[in-house]
Amino acid sequence: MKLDLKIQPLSSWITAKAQPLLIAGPCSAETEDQLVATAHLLAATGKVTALRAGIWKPRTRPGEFEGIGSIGLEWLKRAKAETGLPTAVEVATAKHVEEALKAGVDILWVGARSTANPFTVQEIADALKGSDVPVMVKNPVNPDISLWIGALERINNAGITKLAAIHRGFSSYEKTAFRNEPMWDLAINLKTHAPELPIICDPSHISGNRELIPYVSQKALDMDMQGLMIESHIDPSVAWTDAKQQVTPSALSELIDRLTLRQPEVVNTQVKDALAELRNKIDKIDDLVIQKLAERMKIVEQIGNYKKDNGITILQVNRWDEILQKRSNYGKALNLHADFTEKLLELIHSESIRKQTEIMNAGQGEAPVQEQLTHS
Ligand SMILES: C=C(O[C@@H]1C=C(C(=O)O)C=C[C@H]1O)C(=O)O
Repeated sequence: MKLDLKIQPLSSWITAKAQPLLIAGPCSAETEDQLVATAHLLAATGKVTALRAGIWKPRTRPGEFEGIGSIGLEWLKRAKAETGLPTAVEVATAKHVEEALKAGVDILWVGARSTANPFTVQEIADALKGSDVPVMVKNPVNPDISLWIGALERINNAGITKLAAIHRGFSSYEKTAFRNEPMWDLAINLKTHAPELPIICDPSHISGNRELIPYVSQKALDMDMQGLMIESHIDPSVAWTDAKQQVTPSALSELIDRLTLRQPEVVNTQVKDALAELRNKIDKIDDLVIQKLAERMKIVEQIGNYKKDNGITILQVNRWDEILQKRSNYGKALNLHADFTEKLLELIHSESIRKQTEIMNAGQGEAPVQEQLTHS
């Protein structure tokens, strides 16, 4: 399903100073000196397109630094006047929007916690009506693409056409190497729903620590994202918020230098032909895979009918376990990643269960929509 968003191309409202497009600045504006000094160092790299700074900070627990507030808008104005960098801030209420617009902030972004709440997004959207300020919408904290899309639609419906999404990763209960799980599939999914929508990656919030930022940044570029938002502080060791994930402006500059930029379009005809030939092979293999899956499902149907006639349960755990073990080992021997083979088999098995449930319980009522459409 393609989304019906009315969007102006990124290049019509933001001019990248260099490639990749880079929005950088401290997690929080702390003092006027800290913000302005950081802005000067960032501008001097020649790589930064816009200056970001949080001035209203949604903190998970009370008692933490909640942002410097409206006074920060004055500091941003000064930073912009002295460096020429356009400015970007997070807004979470109608009042934030009004104040930021009045102060001439160039780009607003909606944070992950706000995106998760349609009331908040609608309040922000209503406050934006009549303005044509660019707005970037971070993904919600939970991995729910509909919430992300819904927020983008609400802002777009308010008349904002200078629109982009920010991929900042998703909260996870499990402790992993990332502060927020990237779940790249969700960003790719958004791209397929709205190919014209620019997506900026926020490696700082995905990583949660400086060390991972280069890896995440490179991966984001290879996922054809249109830019990066990276937190940068003049002295991260004394940062009031997110100290571990901020980098100095000079470290940021080096990090950007080490990234490899690749093009989404293939221009070289020789390369184009070689790719076309390989893709042709893939097309044939995919057709075979689908044919074989359909054949397998026909056999599953026969098994389902036998089971129905003979009063045998659908799930046969020993057989399933045997399949899982044998195929995983076979896959490993053929250089397939074990996780991949397992996930694929699970998907096939759950479809097989669904099919047999349909056969066994014909005439006993329809399965709920969730069971028909999803494979848990
Ligand atoms: C098809 C069967 O039913 C289920 C589905 C399986 C499959 O699709 O391979 C395997 C075991 C059962 O849980 C079967 O019993 O063989």
